[in-house]
Amino acid sequence: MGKIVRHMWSFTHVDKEPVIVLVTGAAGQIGYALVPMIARGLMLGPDQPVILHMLDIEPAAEALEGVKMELIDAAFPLLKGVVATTDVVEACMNVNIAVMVGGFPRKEGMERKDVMSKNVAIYKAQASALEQHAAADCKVLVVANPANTNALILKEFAPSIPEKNITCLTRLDHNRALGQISERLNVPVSEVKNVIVWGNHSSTQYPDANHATIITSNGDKSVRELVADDNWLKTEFQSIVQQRGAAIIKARKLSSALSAASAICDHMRDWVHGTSTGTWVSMGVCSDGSYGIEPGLIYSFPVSCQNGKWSIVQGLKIDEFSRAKMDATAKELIEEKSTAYTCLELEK
Ligand SMILES: NC(=O)C1=CN([C@@H]2O[C@H](COP(=O)(O)OP(=O)(O)OC[C@H]3O[C@@H](n4cnc5c(N)ncnc54)[C@H](O)[C@@H]3O)[C@@H](O)[C@H]2O)C=CC1
Ligand SMILES: O=C([O-])CC(=O)C(=O)O
Repeated sequence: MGKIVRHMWSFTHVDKEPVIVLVTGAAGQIGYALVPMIARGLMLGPDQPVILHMLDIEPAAEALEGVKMELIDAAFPLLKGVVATTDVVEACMNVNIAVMVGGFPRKEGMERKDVMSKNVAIYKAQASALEQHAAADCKVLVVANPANTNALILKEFAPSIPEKNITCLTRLDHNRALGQISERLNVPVSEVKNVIVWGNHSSTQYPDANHATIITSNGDKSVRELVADDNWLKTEFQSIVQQRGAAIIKARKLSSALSAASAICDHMRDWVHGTSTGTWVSMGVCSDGSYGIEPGLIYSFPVSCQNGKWSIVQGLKIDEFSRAKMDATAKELIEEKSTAYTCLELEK
């Protein structure tokens, strides 16, 4: 089967124009959790109609059709159309937002880079389809692992897509860090802000709470002072966040689909609608050399967003401990880039 039947509904002139959102790997675990969130307005807002383009591969075509049937049955008022297809060109046609989840997930005992050879080849191929068929200002979020390096390959093989429009997901790690601080200080997670996840979405990522604060009625208070245990922040806090994906795979035998889908919505919502004043989030973005990180790498930085654009938060003080961690994760990304190119050469 090349294509699955297209289903599109008409919309009235009083609605906003629908935004077309591509989800690749839509029949998978994350896809199944994500598409209803998008259709409910959790990504783009409660008044923004959407059309979903769902892509998967031939062996998953029947499951994908099942997801489409459920989307129809859920009668989401914002959902103005669904395309379920195994044809990458049809999937990418005119999309405004592309969420790239399709690929092979790592299994228990694997590092994320162990799925490199299979996944970078997919991202090279899909880069061309996006470049040729997506809307000119399409915003791209790569989720599939190794997320930073897949995004880097997509960027390099889709040179006409602006670099600023290609990102990867580290918001899940960011949210995990917020969650750990909330548990430790016994405060609602909504009152914790400005943690940072630097670098790679891998076990070398650097979750940094040095600049994080708790919102109180008497102003913001330093997380580092409230925790009053630098040793915990430098050891257990970091390893829990770094290893959380593996812990969930061990427990569920599947990857963290629910929290990943939620983080994907957070990432896109903040990128499109903006972050609140004085708050930043972590996003994997193309380095411009900020904080001494090699330009061109897709590296997770603290960013604030306004008018549909992200910018790296500048001027944060970096101590010696942080510097070493930030450099170590950058070094891994440089190595991954070189492995990815070797894999692509071997594929030829
Ligand atoms: N960046 C992050 O924070 C996170 C990343 N992940 C990664 O996200 C990816 C998806 O995870 P799950 O949904 O749990 O995996 P899954 O195996 O349940 O779903 C992946 C889907 O991608 C499809 N697929 C494979 N090749 C494809 C291609 N060429 N084009 C389109 N679709 C294709 C598969 O058929 C499958 O339906 C994995 O790479 C996983 O490691 C998972 C959690 C968090
Ligand atoms: O760990 C994995 O392979 C899935 C993932 O990226 C995460 O949960 O952070």
